Amino acid sequence: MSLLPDINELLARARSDLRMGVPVVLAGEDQSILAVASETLTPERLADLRALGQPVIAITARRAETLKARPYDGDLARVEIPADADLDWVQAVADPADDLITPMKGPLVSARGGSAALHRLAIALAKSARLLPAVVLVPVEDGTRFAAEYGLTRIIHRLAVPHLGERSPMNEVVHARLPMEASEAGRLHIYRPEDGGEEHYAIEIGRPDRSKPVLARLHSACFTGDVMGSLKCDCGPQLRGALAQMGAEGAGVLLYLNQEGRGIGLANKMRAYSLQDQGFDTVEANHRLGFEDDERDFRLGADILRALGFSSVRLLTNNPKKIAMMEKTGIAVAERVPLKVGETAFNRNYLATKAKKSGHLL
Ligand SMILES: Nc1nc2c(ncn2[C@@H]2O[C@H](COP(=O)(O)OP(=O)(O)OP(=O)(O)O)[C@@H](O)[C@H]2O)c(=O)[nH]1
Ligand SMILES: [Zn+2]
Repeated sequence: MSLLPDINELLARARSDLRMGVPVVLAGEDQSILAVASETLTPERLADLRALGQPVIAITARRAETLKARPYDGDLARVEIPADADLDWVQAVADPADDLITPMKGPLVSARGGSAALHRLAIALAKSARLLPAVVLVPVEDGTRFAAEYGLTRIIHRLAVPHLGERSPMNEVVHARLPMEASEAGRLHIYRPEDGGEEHYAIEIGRPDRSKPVLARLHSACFTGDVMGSLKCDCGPQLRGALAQMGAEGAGVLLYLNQEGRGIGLANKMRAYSLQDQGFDTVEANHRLGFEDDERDFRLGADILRALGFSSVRLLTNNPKKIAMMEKTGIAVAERVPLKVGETAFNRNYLATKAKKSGHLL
């Protein structure tokens, strides 16, 4: 029956629910769990979750490390929420903003034994909803009935898992001519994924020959740098530098990938900036928030290049991971073209950290 939402559509709905603070039912083989993102939890909903049983807060091993909670499940910890803990306690576990001012009173107790598969699914959903990766969960007796009774989205773990690490197919919605400062022969293509995720853009300059390596840039969205002229990173000058070089050569393709903040979203990136003001570097800040250094999937750039008819690039980058990923996904990198522009007094440490910890080439 095509009118029923399929698993990808249900996952998109679950992401929206989590962003609004609406509970989602996660169904495993032999148990169901109700999940609410910590960031959007309200005191009323916390009280109602408590009425159902003993809630836990699932956090990533990265966040657990800062909080000295035991990650018995490897990549995550299920931290028990004490009976007298209020919403502020839950949010202090999720959000490192006040770690230094009011360190968590521990020790935090992690659950062990049993399966953490549904907790892992909940964290993956929170990350893909660009929320803090911390979710409050409580088991429910009959998940199917519960979801139907309260009108909640129900996600079957077995159906969801194959879709989580995968990129959704992406389709071109439209393209149109876009004369730009860098080149009057610009053309903007809009790509829309089938899973309700963010759209990505390709800016084609001139009419690049599909049989030769094209001058290409995979640019990750940076609202602060690209639009506001932030001095904390080099994104704005890199964006304009790449377009200018393509304009000068008369041909190129720039992918503008909506992976703000290396894939954690703008709100989380601003949380990271706030931690950077407390003295942590760009990598440490991501870890304290519970994220990996880089949560992007560059394979989607390769997908778009292929859809545009390219199979080989001269890649404008200083990031060896982008090159490795291109080659792995079947786009040949004929040449790396360095892109060193825009160093300022404010971003010198940021660039040095990327070179030291993330392997960026100088
Ligand atoms: N989480 C986080 N993201 C940041 C920070 N500063 C910039 N970003 C994001 O980082 C992304 C740009 O990454 P870069 O490292 O400049 O570029 P790259 O793709 O890794 O490498 P190049 O191709 O060499 O530029 C954008 O999505 C920015 O929003 C930060 O301090 N924390
Ligand atoms: Zn930036």
